[in-house]
Amino acid sequence: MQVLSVTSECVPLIKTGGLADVAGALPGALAPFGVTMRTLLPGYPVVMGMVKDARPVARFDNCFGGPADLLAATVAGLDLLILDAPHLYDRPAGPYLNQSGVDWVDNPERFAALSWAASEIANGAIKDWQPDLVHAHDWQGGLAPYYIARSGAAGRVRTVLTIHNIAFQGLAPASKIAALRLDPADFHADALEYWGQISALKAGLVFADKLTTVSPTYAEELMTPEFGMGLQGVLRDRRADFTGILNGIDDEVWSPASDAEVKTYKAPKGKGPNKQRLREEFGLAEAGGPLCVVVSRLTEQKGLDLLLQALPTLIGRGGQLALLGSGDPWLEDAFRRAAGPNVGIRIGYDEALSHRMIAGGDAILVPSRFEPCGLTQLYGLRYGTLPLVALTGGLADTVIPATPASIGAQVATGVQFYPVSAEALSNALNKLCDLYEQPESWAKMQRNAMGQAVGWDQSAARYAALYDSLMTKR
Ligand SMILES: Nc1ncnc2c1ncn2[C@@H]1O[C@H](COP(=O)(O)OP(=O)(O)O[C@H]2O[C@H](CO)[C@@H](O)[C@H](O)[C@H]2O)[C@@H](O)[C@H]1O
Repeated sequence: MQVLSVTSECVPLIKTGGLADVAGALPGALAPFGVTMRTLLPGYPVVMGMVKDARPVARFDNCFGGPADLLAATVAGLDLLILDAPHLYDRPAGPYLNQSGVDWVDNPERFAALSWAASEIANGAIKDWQPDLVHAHDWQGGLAPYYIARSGAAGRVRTVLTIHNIAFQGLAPASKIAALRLDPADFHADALEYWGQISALKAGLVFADKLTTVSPTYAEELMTPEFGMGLQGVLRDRRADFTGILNGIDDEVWSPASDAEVKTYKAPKGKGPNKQRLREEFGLAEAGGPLCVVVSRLTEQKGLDLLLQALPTLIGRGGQLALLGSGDPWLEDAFRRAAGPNVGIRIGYDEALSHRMIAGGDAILVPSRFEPCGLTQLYGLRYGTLPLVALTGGLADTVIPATPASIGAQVATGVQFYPVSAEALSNALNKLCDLYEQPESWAKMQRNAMGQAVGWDQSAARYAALYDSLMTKR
């Protein structure tokens, strides 16, 4: 089966968050299931810089305000299609934000173009290749199912949309209907309209054949007002076509037995030298409590403001924190101010350091207000770095909380807390410290964690089955 994946980021080319990891992993994970996946990506400067063997396979004379070439290339085993549209993507700074940290004003056009190119490919723009199915990710790919549904490929090329984060909905003013090549007749509440604006994400939710999100619990949560961010009704209407498929992690890149960034280990006790090195790297002294790590975007979603409030509990119990993150300026400043003898802070993005932190920490903290899946708790499990997580979304699906029964049954892998409040987090940190003071239980939990399957095998099988179900319906 030929599948075109449509994404605004993809490792190892461009990454701002977990979407890139998933988009980068899916082609390899699905190959054993007979799925050949090509990945359509915008030609940002960093992407163009990494591509060596690009060959043009199509040209669009009018791609939302200028000409564009579609280039085929291979990077790190990924079969890429790159939309080289300099008027849209040849810009400094990030994929979504300008140098001042503000959304590019033409983001609706920039990602409508990506989605439209997917539809053109579905309609035969490339001479010798056509997908059977287009798998779009998040709002940036949201219009692809719409353009396809309104084109000659409707019904022939099937579509799937995956929600990685419903907080971003791709809203645009209604005045852009023509500029975004949308049919004005579709601008109503049962299709593209969201409270007077165009929503690229809603377009995908309405027009894709199947919808997925990245964990079963988040799928259920998304159908409630608390988590659906206004789109819960649309998702409830599509309940029959909507499933949660848990993310995996690349268990070769994230393997304590072979990770080039760490002193490798196969059993929890091998973490010792990594912990020592991490303390040195963050300027932390010896301490009696657990060394907790955080690797995260610093945004409201991640609940790290709650950690700031609960931090005295951890430090009071002899614990320590090493945090790596970047994001909202107020949170960056607040963490900088929290730095001290037992609190090490790195503001920035550093892939290599994130590996050393996951290997060296005793525990990894993920106190998110909502978390579609979450990847860092999975890294933590694999490295015997016990996750302390909020009971929400994929965090609820991947961590087995420590109770006397679960410890006795040798299945406990971490600590969960609910509600997502500073007080509950503080209690959970106390519990973590209690567990840390019982080395036998702690070591058992580490072994359970390291034994948990967190790779892609099971989830790739579920995506493959979903694709297959659409093929047989054609
Ligand atoms: N400062 C930093 N330095 C180095 N690495 C950093 C970093 N900050 C973050 N990262 C890395 O970026 C990735 C973040 O992925 P997450 O899944 O944790 O959250 P994100 O909210 O970005 O993803 C969204 O999409 C993914 C994929 O579906 C869902 O798992 C998730 O719940 C959803 O919110 C991880 O690989 C992490 O290690």
